[in-house]
Amino acid sequence: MHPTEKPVVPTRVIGLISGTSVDGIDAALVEISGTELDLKVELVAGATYPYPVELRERILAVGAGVAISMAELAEIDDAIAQVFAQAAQNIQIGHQPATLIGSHGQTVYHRPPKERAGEQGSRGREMLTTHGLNPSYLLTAHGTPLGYSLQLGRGALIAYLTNIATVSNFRVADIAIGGHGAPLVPRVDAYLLSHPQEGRCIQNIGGIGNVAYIPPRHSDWLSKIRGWDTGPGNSLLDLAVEHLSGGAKTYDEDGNWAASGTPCHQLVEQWLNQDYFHLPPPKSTGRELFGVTYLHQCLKDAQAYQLNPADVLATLTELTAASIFHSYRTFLPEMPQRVLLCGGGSRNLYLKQRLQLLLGSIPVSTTDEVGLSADFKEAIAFAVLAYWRHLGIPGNLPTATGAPQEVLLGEIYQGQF
Ligand SMILES: Nc1ncnc2c1ncn2[C@@H]1O[C@H](COP(=O)(O)OP(=O)(O)OP(=O)(O)O)[C@@H](O)[C@H]1O
Ligand SMILES: CC(=O)N[C@H]1[C@@H]2OC[C@@H](O2)[C@@H](O)[C@@H]1O[C@H](C)C(=O)O
Repeated sequence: MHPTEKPVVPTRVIGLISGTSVDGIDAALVEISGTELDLKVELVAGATYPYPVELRERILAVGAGVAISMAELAEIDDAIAQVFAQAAQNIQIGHQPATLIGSHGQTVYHRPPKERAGEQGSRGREMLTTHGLNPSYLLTAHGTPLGYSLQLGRGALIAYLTNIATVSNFRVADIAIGGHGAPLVPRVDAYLLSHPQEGRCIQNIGGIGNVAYIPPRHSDWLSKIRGWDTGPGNSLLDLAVEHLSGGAKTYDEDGNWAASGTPCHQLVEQWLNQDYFHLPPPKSTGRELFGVTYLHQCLKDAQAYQLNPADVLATLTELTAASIFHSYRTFLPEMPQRVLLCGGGSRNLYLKQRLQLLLGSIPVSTTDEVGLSADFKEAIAFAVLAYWRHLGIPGNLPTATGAPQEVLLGEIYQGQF
């Protein structure tokens, strides 16, 4: 090391996220060193803390568009911050304490920016018009309507309750300059999972699916990285399982129920005609699109084919697999040499098998196999994003979010009280 170079001090950071499945708070306590190409992350501890049942139900209701008062919103915001702070405290038990928290919070609303006339996002403009506001307030410098994304669980309260500096609200800066504010994980994936010779797709299958395509690490590899939301991950499946089991189950464990049915390929083809799947990236989505209303339409369509419950689940699982495969074939400059899965859907063996079948000779495994926890990768990513914010390093990847430039992501709240 050159005598004037400062040694890079490893930093102990906590990453917190509850995703679109709203199944609980994923917490990762990590030791980070390096910055970008030399970035190293060691997972010291990872755990998922389920939401209190009543809070989960209220979050799902808000996410599904149920109207609530500002007073209730404030209550939910602080209840989420409290359980996130508790998760941060619990994950440190028995370990050296952290000096920084990156908290994604809980998404309750996501409206992508409208890029082109007639495409998704128009709902935002209509909403504003009906509320009597001037839609021009929403326009970017280029005249396109801005997106909007709301994550609850305010960072200031997490910082106060834990006495640890906290970075939160990671999406807003990217959205303010015209980006989608999502997906944000591809930049972290790029530095942790790139390979010198192998082009890789890192496919997260949470409530929503999203991909990061990372070309082999040649000279201009960074500019060739792509990322977008592929569509539904487990969101429709989970809702269908709950509906078809009369509330007895919340997800299809290992995909066993779906595996006992047969996918209806005509229906999958019909569903793949939906606009979102044909929209070119950058693109993002959420439960606003792939939620309860969408599932009801799917169930109605399934009646025409007289599908039994297992067939319905097999067909919805096929939609997730086929939408992932279809988006790679349509939007990637070249197919990857390997697909690495992460998120809860990577535990769905039937889904994994169906995706492997579609991808043929391209091997499908999980990020666990290359040393990065498939269960905690998103939480780890928000620890890294907080660390980058702390160091003044941008966190967005314009080729994934559609923002015109890189920006620092997140608001920092100091933790000395
Ligand atoms: N063993 C399993 N078999 C099948 N599905 C599983 C299994 N374990 C988890 N899942 C699925 O994964 C979902 C949770 O995934 P995850 O925690 O990655 O989602 P999320 O982080 O909420 O979503 P997002 O990435 O969209 O923000 C569950 O709701 C369930 O559908
Ligand atoms: C608005 C929002 O919370 N989006 C999530 C969601 O869950 C998956 C997909 O949709 C992705 O775009 C994003 O999360 C990950 C963490 C991301 O930003 O990379």
